[in-house]
Amino acid sequence: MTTDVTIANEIERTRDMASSEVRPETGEAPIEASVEDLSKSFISKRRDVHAVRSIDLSIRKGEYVVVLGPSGCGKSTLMRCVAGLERPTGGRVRLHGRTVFDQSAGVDVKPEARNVGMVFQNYALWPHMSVEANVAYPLKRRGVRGQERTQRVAEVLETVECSPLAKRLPAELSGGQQQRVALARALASRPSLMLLDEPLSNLDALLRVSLRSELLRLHRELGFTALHITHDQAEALEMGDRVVLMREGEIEQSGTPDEVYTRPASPYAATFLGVRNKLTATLKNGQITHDGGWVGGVDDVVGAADGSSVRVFARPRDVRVVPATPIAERASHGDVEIEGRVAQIVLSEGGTHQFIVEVGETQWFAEQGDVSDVRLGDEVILSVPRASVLFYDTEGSLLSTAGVGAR
Ligand SMILES: Nc1ncnc2c1ncn2[C@@H]1O[C@H](COP(=O)(O)OP(=O)(O)OP(=O)(O)O)[C@@H](O)[C@H]1O
Repeated sequence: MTTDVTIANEIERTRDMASSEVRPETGEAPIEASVEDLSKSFISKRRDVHAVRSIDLSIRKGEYVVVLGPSGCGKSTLMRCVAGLERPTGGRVRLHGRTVFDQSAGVDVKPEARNVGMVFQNYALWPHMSVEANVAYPLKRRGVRGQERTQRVAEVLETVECSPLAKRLPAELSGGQQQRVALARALASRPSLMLLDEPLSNLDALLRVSLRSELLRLHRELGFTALHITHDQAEALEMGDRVVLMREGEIEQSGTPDEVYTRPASPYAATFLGVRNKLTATLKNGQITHDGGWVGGVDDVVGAADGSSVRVFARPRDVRVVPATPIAERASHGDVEIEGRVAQIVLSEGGTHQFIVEVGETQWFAEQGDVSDVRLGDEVILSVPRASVLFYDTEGSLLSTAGVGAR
């Protein structure tokens, strides 16, 4: 009992501190959560696994931040350190204007006193409790009693459209319903930060898409701050105000979905975001050539020295396959052009044609509605709008071409 009251007081005090925080002159929302120089290592089979390496990340009040990355890159560990479920090896965590973890100062606030709501991939509902008892339990732990508790449970079940399910057990619900109840349980104590660990990954494809918009609706209506992790790039791009791409325990790129999608900062980011076509070429006297031919339509690759190697990337949807007529007969649209030979044409779902084109030793993919005048075995030109082509130097830094915009 004493513990519950202490927690409730702690939460109130934290709320006061957060609300009294002065907004910066820029008018931007205050920082709701931040990690500084955060690291976490595990000892596994007598060797150090650096799951999170010296990460800095700040999330503004009301912002929906999605951390994206492949399995094992450290997403869950980062989230668990914020929640207090994992003790970081070094660094600091601040929530709602208060330090909740500081390795050097010896601060480590318990998870239940951090005022965060958590939702996990496997729902983690208590199987022996009804839906309403599941949702009521965290409130009970925080000292919310009687009529107020009943009312808050009813309200939050209404918000996630699960009121008719209140008396059922979790086993009597579908996966989507269970995840809504898990959301309701996390939202019931009105946390200012929601931590969502792959919340949609256990659901089938259709349900996943509908729950994405449902989650965004709740975010708009309730105004919470969110840190959501996923390995699904479509989910991240659709849901995030900001997308943070992780690689081997570090942040590879952070930006709006549009920035991350159109200007992936490295070949790793591009590959993870579906940029499938790749070519290694050489820049010589302003011309780009590769072992199988040339890359036309690029006058200047800013930042690459003459004689250096450049990597050329493009998405299949941006590539158009056209007959290889002599340059003089082709209308110039300022596109980047690459020579190739058609190796395969496949009709895909929705009437799109998938082309596989041999470009030197490598294969490029193109998707387009029609096959125009192109047949199997034809010599062709792959034509890509200049703004859609990505050039990287040998170090993996994004370069820009003249007219495409600064680096
Ligand atoms: N308790 C642990 N003991 C030892 N190693 C761990 C532990 N937890 C995580 N790791 C390791 O830390 C690294 C990061 O794991 P983490 O679960 O954070 O990755 P993730 O990006 O969330 O992956 P996934 O998407 O598969 O959940 C991995 O190499 C993992 O094996």
